[in-house]
This record gives sequence, C-alpha cells and structure tokens, in this order.
Amino acid sequence: MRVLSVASEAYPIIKTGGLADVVGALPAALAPHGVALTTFLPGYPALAAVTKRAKVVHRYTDLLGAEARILKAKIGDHPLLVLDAPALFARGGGPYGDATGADWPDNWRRFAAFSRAAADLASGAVPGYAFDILHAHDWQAAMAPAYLRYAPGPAKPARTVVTIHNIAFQGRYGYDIFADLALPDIAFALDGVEYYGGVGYLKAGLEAADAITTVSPTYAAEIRRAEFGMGLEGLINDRASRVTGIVNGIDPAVWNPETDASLPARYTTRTLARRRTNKRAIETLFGLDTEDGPLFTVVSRLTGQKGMDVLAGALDELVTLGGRLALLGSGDIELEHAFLAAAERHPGRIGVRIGYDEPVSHLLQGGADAILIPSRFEPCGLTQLYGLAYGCIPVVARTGGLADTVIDANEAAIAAGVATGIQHDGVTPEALSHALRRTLSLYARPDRWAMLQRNAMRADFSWDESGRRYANLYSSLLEPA
Ligand SMILES: Nc1ncnc2c1ncn2[C@@H]1O[C@H](COP(=O)(O)OP(=O)(O)O[C@H]2O[C@H](CO)[C@@H](O)[C@H](O)[C@H]2O)[C@@H](O)[C@H]1O
Repeated sequence: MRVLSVASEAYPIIKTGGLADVVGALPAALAPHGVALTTFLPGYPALAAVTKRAKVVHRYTDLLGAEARILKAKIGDHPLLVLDAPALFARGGGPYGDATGADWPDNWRRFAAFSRAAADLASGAVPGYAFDILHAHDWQAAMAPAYLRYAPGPAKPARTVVTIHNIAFQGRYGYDIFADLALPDIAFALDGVEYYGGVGYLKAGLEAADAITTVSPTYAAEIRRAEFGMGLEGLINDRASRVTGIVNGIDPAVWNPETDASLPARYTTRTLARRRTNKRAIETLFGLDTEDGPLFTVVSRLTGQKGMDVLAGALDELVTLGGRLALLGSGDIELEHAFLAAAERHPGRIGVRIGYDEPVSHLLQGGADAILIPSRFEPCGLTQLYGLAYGCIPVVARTGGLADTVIDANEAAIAAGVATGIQHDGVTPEALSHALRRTLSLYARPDRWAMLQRNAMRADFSWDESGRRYANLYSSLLEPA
C-alpha cells in the first residue's frame, strides 16, 4: 500500500511541536505493516541540505501564482518529496511566520499551493507517482482532500485521511481568497470549503476526507462538545462514524534513556540511581541549588492551552513546599516574563530557559523527577510519554491524551502496582496545588516513587499498536464499498 503523508513539519528536518515528532515517526511505524509511506513537505530553507542533489520530478509554471518544482529526496531511509517554491517558502523565520512570530500574510496561498500539489501527486498529475491513500495532517495540509474532491487530476484520486493534531488551529480566511484557490464555484458550499462566510482549511478537509482521526480516543470524544470542538463540533458530530482516536507512539530511536546521547548518564529501570548525574547537570545548566530534593520540569510551548498561566501562579507555593523547577519553553511574551520573574524571586529554586532546545529537552526528561503538564486541552501530548519512558513522572490534567496515557497514583492503583503518574481534575490553582502536594508526598516515600518510575518506564508507548491501527484504517478505505 502506498501512502502520501502530507504535513507542514517532520522531525528531524523541521520541528516546532509535536506534529513533527509524529510525522517523522510514521514511516518507520507503518513499514512493518506493509505500508510504504512517502512524506511530502514544503521547501523551507531548513530542507536545503536534504534537497541539495535532489531530482526534479515535476515542474509548475503557475501553482496558484507561483513557480514551483517537486523534488525527490530522503528523510532518514524513507522517501521524501518536497515542494520547492521559493516565492512561497524560501524565507527566514519559522514555517508559519517571521522571526517575531507574526504569521506570514500569505499563509493561505502557501498552504493552499502545498495542498494543491499534494492532490496532484495523489491523483495522477505527476507522471511516475501514484498513491492509494493521501494522509493529511492539520490545517496546513487539509485542503488536499478538498482539491481531490473538487478538482482531481487525470487518474482515480487516492482515498483520504485527515488527522487533527490540534483543532485550535484551523486555517480560517476571508471569502476574498476563494477566487485565488482555483476551485470550482460549487466548492464554496456548506459541506465544502465555506466556513462562517469565509474559507476554512481544516473544515474543508474534514468535510472531504474519507476518514478523520485525532491523536487519542478521549480527545476524539471531547471534540464533539462545544467546549473542545472550537466551532467544528457540529461537523465532528455529523461525521462521527468516520472519526477515530489513535494515540501517538514515541520513536525509540530518538527517545530511549538507555541510548540517549543527550544524557550525561544513560540508564534503565535497574540503574535508576544514575539519573542523579543528569539531575546535577540540570542544576548546573539552570543555576539551581545542588540537592536531592524534588525537581520539577516543564518542556512546553508557553500558552494558555498548556495551562502555563495557572502554573505561573503556583510557583511560589511550589518553592514553599520544598520543590525546585527547571523550565524550558517559549511562547506568549507575558508568560515568558512571568516565569523569568519567578526565577528572579527564587534564585536557586527556579531556573528558566526561554527558547527551543532539543538536547536540553532530553536532559530534563532524563534528570528531573516530575514533569508538569497542566493542559486545558491536549489532543495527545508527547512530553508525558517521554516522561514515562524516562521515569520523569508526569503530573497532568485529566484531559485528552493525558487522561488516556497516564495512570493516576491513587491508593487502588498503587496497591495494584499499576500507577504511572499523577492526574488532576481541571486546571485551577486549587487543583494544581493539590497535585503538587500529592506528588511531593509520593516523592517522600522512595519505595513508592521508585515503583512509579519503574511502572512508567515499562509502559508500552511504542508505535506497534498505533501503527497497526493506521494500517488497518487505510486498508478499510480501500475495501470495495
Ligand atoms: N522549548 C522547547 N525546546 C525543545 N523541545 C520542545 C520545547 N517545547 C516543546 N518541545 C517539544 O515539542 C513537542 C511538543 O509536543 P506535544 O505533543 O506535547 O505538543 P504540541 O502542542 O506541540 O502538539 C500537538 O500535536 C501533537 C502531535 O499529535 C499532540 O501530541 C499534542 O497534543 C498537540 O497539541 C515535544 O517533542 C516537546 O519535547
């Protein structure tokens, strides 16, 4: 089975968040199930190294107004296609905006062109290329199924899957762009690309897709409610029979404490004491006091989704209770300032690094005692999975994938020997305070804490099962109706 996986980022080439980890891991996750997956990415400057000697497989003189080429390269050992369109993608800053974080004003054109090219690959417009399934990730790729539906190429169009990694980002634009999308007028319909009078990219993809997935069963249920659906709950309910939740796995080649080159000391469940060396390295890097007391970490975008405002308000208490915090993140400027101010108030107890740093994120998982994830909503969440694998106990809000992947250390779960973390209901100062206190009282019982760590590290979040689920979903779409 041949699948085209269409996304705006993929680890290790270009990453701003969890989407990249998943897209980067899918080819290896699906190969054992007989799925040959080709990844399709926009040609940002970060791809220059991998496309240097790439073969041109297709040329456009006018792809929604831009000159473009499709290049053939590799991501690891797996096939990669790249949309090289300098007018759209060859610019500094990030994949979605300039260096200040402001979105590019032509994102509608950039990702419509990218989706149009994906649809061409998946419907016979590019000689030598054919795919059974087009799998589009998030709004940046979601117009591809809409193009396949309304303006396919010469061959039978591939069947389509859209995966929602975060429904909060929808790619919503005014009606004025419609004329430039090169879609027939009938596409501007209630069950087409129309969204509240304008154009909605994610909405269009969800209407056109043969199957919709999101990244955990609980989030799949949550987005049927107004509180989580962000305006798309009606559509999700109408199409509920096509919606499934498939939890993300983690890539053992990247996230494994036994082999992780970013850790000063590597370890297993049998050598947990070696984590102390990593803790010392964190203390040095973050300017924290040297001691064996509880060390919390945060590795996150600093946003309201992640509950970082509530956490910032809980830091004085965290310190009063005897905890320390090493935080790595970037995002909302007020939140960055709030965490930096807390670090100034509590020298030696709170250390903050504003920025994005992959190796430091590994060190924090490998040396801190617990990772705080008080998200208001979380489609799956990966940092709690990395925490589990590294014995860095996740302290999480009971929502979305966090609810599905962490087993709360209540008395029954402890007695049964299955607890892997701490959950709290709601993202309020009281709930967070209670969770911090529970965590610290567990930490004060070394036997219980070590049991939690061992349970967490043994929990299976490999891609085996989820890879099989995606493969089964693809197969089901290819069966005759
Ligand atoms: N400052 C920093 N430095 C280094 N690394 C950093 C970092 N800040 C974050 N990261 C890394 O970025 C990734 C974040 O992934 P998450 O799944 O937690 O959230 P995100 O909201 O980006 O993803 C969305 O998509 C994913 C994938 O489906 C869903 O799991 C999730 O719920 C959804 O919101 C992790 O690999 C983390 O280590």
